[in-house]
Amino acid sequence: MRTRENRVDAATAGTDLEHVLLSREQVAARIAELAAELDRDYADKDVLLVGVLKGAVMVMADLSRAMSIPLSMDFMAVSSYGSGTKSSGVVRILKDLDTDISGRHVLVVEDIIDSGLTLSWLLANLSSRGPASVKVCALLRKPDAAKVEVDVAYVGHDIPNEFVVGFGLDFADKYRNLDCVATLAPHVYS
Ligand SMILES: O=P(O)(O)OC[C@H]1O[C@H](OP(=O)(O)OP(=O)(O)O)[C@H](O)[C@@H]1O
Ligand code: HPA
Ligand SMILES: [Mg+2]
Repeated sequence: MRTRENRVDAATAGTDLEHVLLSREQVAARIAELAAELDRDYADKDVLLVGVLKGAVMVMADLSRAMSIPLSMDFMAVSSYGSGTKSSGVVRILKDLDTDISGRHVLVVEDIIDSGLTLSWLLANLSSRGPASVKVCALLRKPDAAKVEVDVAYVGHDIPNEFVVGFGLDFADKYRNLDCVATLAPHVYS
């Protein structure tokens, strides 16, 4: 049987992780704090959470369930990393919103802000659609990796400039289902 204690090992088939930066408990605790803050800030607003697929799927699921105000959800799928560990800088929309966001209060939910290129492009794109407001909530941010400055109202954790996986974050589309945030052992890249 898979227990809490062995879950990381089970999900990674043993030795793929190098270092766990954030445990499942640390992530859950911070998401609960962010949800409480968002509940207060959006108490009198009809908020639309926009999850950026695929990476934001876990944050979106946990954050939205930790919030208690009425809210709506929609998703966009964009990609700039492909199968590598560096942003290509070219953002492609793979799936657009179903919702007309003009006049809406939009909260973009992201797993990570790394170079900032994806978010900077996305904010320009969403702002051109005439929303009442657009803010961002990201679980992780790498301050030392920023190539463009983006205004992020809600940040879970600032982390070092290392490639990380888990909690929605992938390497070559794997490891998204890890319940912690971790770096990968060098042999995984070779
Ligand atoms: O700040 P940046 O350097 O732009 O990196 C952050 C973006 O990169 C990742 O998405 P990716 O393009 O890998 O797609 P995915 O969410 O499907 O993994 C991540 O989910 C963010 O959206
Ligand atoms: O550190 C990262 N890991 C996985 N995907 C990412 N996309 C941007 N940065 C990262
Ligand atoms: Mg990715």
